[in-house]
Amino acid sequence: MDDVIARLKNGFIVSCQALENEPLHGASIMAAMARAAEEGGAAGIRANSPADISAIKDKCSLPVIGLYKKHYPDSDVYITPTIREVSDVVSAGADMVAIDSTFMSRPRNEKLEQLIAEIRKSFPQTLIMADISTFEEGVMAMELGADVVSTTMSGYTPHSPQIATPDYELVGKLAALARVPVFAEGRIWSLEECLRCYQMGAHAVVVGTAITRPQEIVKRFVTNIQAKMLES
Ligand SMILES: CC(=O)N[C@H](C=O)[C@@H](O)[C@H](O)[C@H](O)COP(=O)(O)O
Repeated sequence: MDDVIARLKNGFIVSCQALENEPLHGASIMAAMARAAEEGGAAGIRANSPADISAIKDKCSLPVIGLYKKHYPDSDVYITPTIREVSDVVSAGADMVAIDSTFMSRPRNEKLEQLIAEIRKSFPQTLIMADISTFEEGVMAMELGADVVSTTMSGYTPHSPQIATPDYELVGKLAALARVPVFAEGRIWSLEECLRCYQMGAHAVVVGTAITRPQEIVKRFVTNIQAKMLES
């Protein structure tokens, strides 16, 4: 298990995700994305849904951080919210499972502590990545025994800073605790931003949209071009 975390040290992880409403949705397309990431030297892949995870594991030899986005009517938590989705992610072959570890209330009011205990009992070989949005959530996840924490949810909970840039401060504060490896994730678009995350102490950096969501990449070009045109 620790081998995977060691392999990811100073690594660059590519998140290959396309939901049903996105143009690149489909397991074979995400597997091709993962292959491309591997060819480019990525250290790991982050992927959503059992279908995508298993297609990626077939075509790519990198460690996979798996998650399963699911919405329940009684909760805003959607990243691998219950043991059912964890089980599907593990069965699909993920090396690590990413779970929402924010203070938002969970389906059936379950506590994060219970979910982590259940994962440890049922899937002792699976690493746990805690997707958090604040320093306090990161500390709680560390105390509950998560193997790594990732800043994934910063900016996506009502109680976290709503900023347009990566949350460098959060990466730095959590990494300074030197308790578990901290992954920087969310709104990282450039090499400079990526390098700054490592400087802040990130064990690894995860980039998704800037590489694998072409519609968002195109939108960024077009919006900036139009803004420049208006100026001149
Ligand atoms: C908040 C949330 O649901 N984040 C998701 C988590 O898996 C993904 O949609 C992101 O693409 C991923 O975190 C990578 O971030 P970015 O795409 O900004 O590089």
